[in-house]
Amino acid sequence: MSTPAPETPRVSVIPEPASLPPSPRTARPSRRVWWPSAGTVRGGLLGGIATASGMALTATSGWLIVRASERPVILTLLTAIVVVRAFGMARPVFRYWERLTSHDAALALLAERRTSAYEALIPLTPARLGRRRRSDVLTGVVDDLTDVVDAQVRVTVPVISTAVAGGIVIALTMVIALPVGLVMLGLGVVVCLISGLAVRLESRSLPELLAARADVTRVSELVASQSSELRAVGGWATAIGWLDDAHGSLDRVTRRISAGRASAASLFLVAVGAAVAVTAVIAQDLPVSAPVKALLVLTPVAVSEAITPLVDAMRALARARGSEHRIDALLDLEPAVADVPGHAHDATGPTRPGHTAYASSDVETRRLTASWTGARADLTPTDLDVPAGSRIAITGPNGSGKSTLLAVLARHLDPSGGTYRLGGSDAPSQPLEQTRARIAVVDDETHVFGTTLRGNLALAGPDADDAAMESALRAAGLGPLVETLPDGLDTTLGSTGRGLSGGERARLGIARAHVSGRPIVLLDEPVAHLDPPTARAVVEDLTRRTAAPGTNQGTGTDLPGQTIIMVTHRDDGAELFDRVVAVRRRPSGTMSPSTAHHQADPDAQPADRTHEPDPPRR
Ligand SMILES: Nc1ncnc2c1ncn2[C@@H]1O[C@H](COP(=O)(O)OP(=O)(O)OP(=O)(O)O)[C@@H](O)[C@H]1O
Repeated sequence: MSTPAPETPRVSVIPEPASLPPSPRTARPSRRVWWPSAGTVRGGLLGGIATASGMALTATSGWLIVRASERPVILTLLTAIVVVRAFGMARPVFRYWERLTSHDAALALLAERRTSAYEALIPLTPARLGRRRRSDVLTGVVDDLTDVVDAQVRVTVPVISTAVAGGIVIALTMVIALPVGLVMLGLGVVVCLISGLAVRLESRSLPELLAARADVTRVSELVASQSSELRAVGGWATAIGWLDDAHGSLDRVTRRISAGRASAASLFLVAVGAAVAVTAVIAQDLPVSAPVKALLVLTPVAVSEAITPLVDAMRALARARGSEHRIDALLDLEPAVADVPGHAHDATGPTRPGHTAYASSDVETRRLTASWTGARADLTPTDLDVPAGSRIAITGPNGSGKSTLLAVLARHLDPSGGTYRLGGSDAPSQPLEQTRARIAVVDDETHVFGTTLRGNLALAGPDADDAAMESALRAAGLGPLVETLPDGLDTTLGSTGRGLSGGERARLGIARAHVSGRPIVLLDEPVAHLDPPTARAVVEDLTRRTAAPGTNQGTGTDLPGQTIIMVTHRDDGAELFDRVVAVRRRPSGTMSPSTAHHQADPDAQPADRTHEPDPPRR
């Protein structure tokens, strides 16, 4: 790296984002959580028949009892008994059918929404997810999607069912006695108003409830994890006070929400009671028989069966709306990297780059800057020359932008200014996949998947054969380990299989980078958590010059090997790299231009105190 030149023209013009949250992505159709799918409509109709059967059961039972008291011919009663029984049997049968249909539809929708949510999340990773842990983001998205899809079963289906059954009841009562039909219509309107009120109450309190719950979790975790320190500094009473406050807030919000829900449920019952009373008064003067009067008076009571699930439905609706809002806010973020417009995504996954990719993998940046949020420069103008096949260490204090530099090189974050050329071409104007296919990234937390060693490596190199995998493992210093594994590459790793030590995990990450066959490997403190001797051994294995795949280094082609660019905080082992590039902050807190020196030069000063030009390129 060198002192920045005055002003260099940009090859790609990337506007400086103003601030997060960025503008919404392309117009994603906003959907209403309750909007029914075909399967949900079918479920709702079946539910409507089940609910109507239940209502008919109550009403015809009333008719039957009163008619029986008049001692009619037994055949009349037998016919009525059969009808009552038919309604009694129809209700559970249709309810079961409704559950099968609506849950089928909901599960299909859940699978579809999860797939599209994951697809939308991928371009946002890692830049737009901030410092949140990926697993937390994923858990939150999965929970919110479950709530949203739940709305189909818990909101849409009961509402359709109630509407269908209510419509049938209103129509029939209007035919039998118009005034009672109008009472039922009035009851329907009142139920709609109470439902609207219930949703409003629930929606207003829900964010508070979630915040209060999150607060209780946060404070509990903090107190539990820091209990020894809190005791040591005499802060235990204060900590208990925090817990009391958090629980007190949760208690208050929960009580308020419960009061709202209870009020809505009571209002439904009051409305039904009023409808029964009015119907009873009206029925007295109707020119119909006593059994029919009983049937009419019992109808509003039967309707309460359809209304009761609405309290739960309104609660689920408010919850699903909040969840949908959170999902939209996340998935509508503008990705931090722009792909070439119209570039088709290759669904076949990572491919092994050929020899020519090794020859043309020089990295060159000029006045490269980047910002995660648009609010400030997280990488100040940086000039960097990394000839293909060289091994570079990047050092510097915390927060000086080392990881940000790697993120730009890996195209996880677009530069906000300057140029980044890869193999002589302007990288930001190349298709994303093309650039990423040439770069492997290893960070300080190599994840071990709960599958075989082969499966763990195949993620990075799906077309690598056993020989390539074993050679990658040996190059990463895992040769001795593999020899002790009973099933070799077929040994299961992860929590259910053989555990790996910190050093072995770091080496597995490096083996993945080797097996990917990608010409450039970016490593972000891969040995941060290892003891010094192990860390040194891992770095020694990493920096041992590796040949491009298929070449015979020294005797075959003169293609360069893998380019290694590694962020590290360790001073020891600098001689293992061709160069150490230092970045530093100015005392004011803004970053200074990056500097570098050639470690091979015995007169070189410490990296972060020089502004020497880069050594000539090979
Ligand atoms: N994913 C991210 N989202 C938002 N800001 C980020 C993200 N990653 C880094 N930053 C910010 O960018 C700035 C530079 O951080 P960066 O991680 O690049 O520094 P670093 O030199 O690698 O630090 P360290 O040595 O602590 O790893 C910091 O202010 C940091 O908060």
